Amino acid sequence: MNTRMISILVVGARGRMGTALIREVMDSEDLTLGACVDRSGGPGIGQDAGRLVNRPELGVLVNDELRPRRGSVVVDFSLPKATETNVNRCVEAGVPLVIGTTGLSGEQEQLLIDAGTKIPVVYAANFSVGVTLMQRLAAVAAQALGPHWEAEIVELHHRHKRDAPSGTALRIAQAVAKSREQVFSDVAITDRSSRREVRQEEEIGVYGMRGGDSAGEHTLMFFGEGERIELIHRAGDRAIFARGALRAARWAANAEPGVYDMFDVLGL
Ligand SMILES: NC(=O)C1=CN([C@@H]2O[C@H](COP(=O)(O)OP(=O)(O)OC[C@H]3O[C@@H](n4cnc5c(N)ncnc54)[C@H](OP(=O)(O)O)[C@@H]3O)[C@@H](O)[C@H]2O)C=CC1
Ligand SMILES: O=C(O)C1=N[C@H](C(=O)O)C[C@H](O)C1
Repeated sequence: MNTRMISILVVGARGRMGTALIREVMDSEDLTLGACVDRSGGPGIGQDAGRLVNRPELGVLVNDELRPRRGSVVVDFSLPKATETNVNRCVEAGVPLVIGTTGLSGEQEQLLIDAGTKIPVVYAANFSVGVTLMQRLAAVAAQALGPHWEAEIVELHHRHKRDAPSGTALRIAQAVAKSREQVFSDVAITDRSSRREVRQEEEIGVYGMRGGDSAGEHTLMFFGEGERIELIHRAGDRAIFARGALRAARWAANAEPGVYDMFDVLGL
């Protein structure tokens, strides 16, 4: 049995996900908090990580620069620009990286793919077990129903979320498109307001709502003639994402270089 403690370096430590990760690391028996990083000049810098989550002091102060060390795993839930910088740092140090940040550009995603030739990178728009399974169910349903069932995805998130539609909604839509052998960019519609035409059968609508404090809800609808199927996932607590990301970190600690997702981590 491997009893080695894994050191977790949390990027975006003062954020909603960062604090959820700190709590989960503190509650685990096989993980230690190696470092916490947040925005330079931000209110988290210099604070003790334990105090950030209203617990006793841990002796780990939030700092503004990631310095990955061998034997650790970096878990990044921050902003695309920060993630971009941290990918390079992890490659230089040869340290595995788990990325939950959404809204990455095509160029930023290419950086991850390049990094995967040197280090293990686990990149998922949603680390929950439920949404991972929902993506699989979406693909199975799309294939079974065939092209005449029209697909639309609606998501709801808290008022603070920056990117829209959510990374998860886009992944679910991509799963539907792939299963129908469609090119995603040809069929995805994220805004109908400027169009004055009826929907085409092959389109996949993806829309985001923002408000309140929802941790994330995703609904995939398939419309048939006179009937409708809905697949719904509702996140009740961010701990589900944090637990999934730390499961990915444990897995990445022993993985070969490559770009992976939660299907790899869960063995699905
Ligand atoms: N994959 C998944 O399962 C999930 C992904 N997410 C994604 O994770 C990301 C973070 O979400 P959330 O925690 O809600 O967002 P928050 O805004 O609450 O947290 C982000 C944190 O990153 C900090 N930050 C900003 N710039 C830097 C930088 N250069 N270096 C280090 N830290 C920085 C922010 O500081 P400041 O506020 O001072 O700018 C903030 O503390 C989003 O992209 C979200 O979509 C969220 C949930 C689940
Ligand atoms: O910002 C969030 O909160 C979430 N973001 C991820 C996304 O964009 O899909 C995952 C989850 O829905 C919560």
